[in-house]
Amino acid sequence: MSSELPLLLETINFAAEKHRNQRRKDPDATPYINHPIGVARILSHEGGVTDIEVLQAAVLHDTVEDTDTTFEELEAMFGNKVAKIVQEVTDDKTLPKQERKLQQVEHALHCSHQAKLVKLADKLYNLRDLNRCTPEGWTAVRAQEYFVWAAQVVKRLRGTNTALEEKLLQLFKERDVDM
Ligand SMILES: Nc1nc2c(ncn2[C@@H]2O[C@H](COP(=O)(O)OP(=O)(O)O)[C@@H](OP(=O)(O)OP(=O)(O)O)[C@H]2O)c(=O)[nH]1
Ligand SMILES: [Mn+2]
Repeated sequence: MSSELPLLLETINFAAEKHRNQRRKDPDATPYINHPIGVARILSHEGGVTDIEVLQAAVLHDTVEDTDTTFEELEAMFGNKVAKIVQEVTDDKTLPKQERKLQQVEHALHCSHQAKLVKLADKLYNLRDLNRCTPEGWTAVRAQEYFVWAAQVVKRLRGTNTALEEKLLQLFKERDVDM
């Protein structure tokens, strides 16, 4: 574990620099890096995950999708395994939004166990964030639709991590969303 700590800090620092100018969509415009750090923290603290590659991939999971970061760069910095997990959880932003959302539902089933863990924690963080406050420009209907879509993704991630899945199920129940 001791050798993993500097590596994790290196990873967090890399993501912080990449997301430097990005903000969340909440009214306070929270620094974006709060999200990937929170996703890794959910995995560790609530999911009991100790796999360093999964925790690193969680920290890096939105760098390619939302910044100028490339997979080649991640591979060179953090190795093939971490880069591959990030690749699995990265949406193709050239696709129209509807198709992108549909692809996530379809791809969820075929992801690696490591990628499934990151996906579960990403959804858990975002759904809690939606309960905390509505993003700028979002209606209550849009927030509810996000819950409905997320449930379709999470349904296909079942059998990955009991603790995280139970917490997600509870959030869906509170919104009367079937999973
Ligand atoms: N709930 C919430 N989400 C915010 C906020 N700020 C940024 N986001 C991000 O917005 C995405 C969800 O918004 P959408 O409109 O559905 O997706 P889009 O940005 O990709 O078009 C999530 O992306 P993602 O992490 O890549 O996950 P995913 O939803 O694509 O799986 C989430 O992290 C915020 O204040 N609250
Ligand atoms: Mn995310």
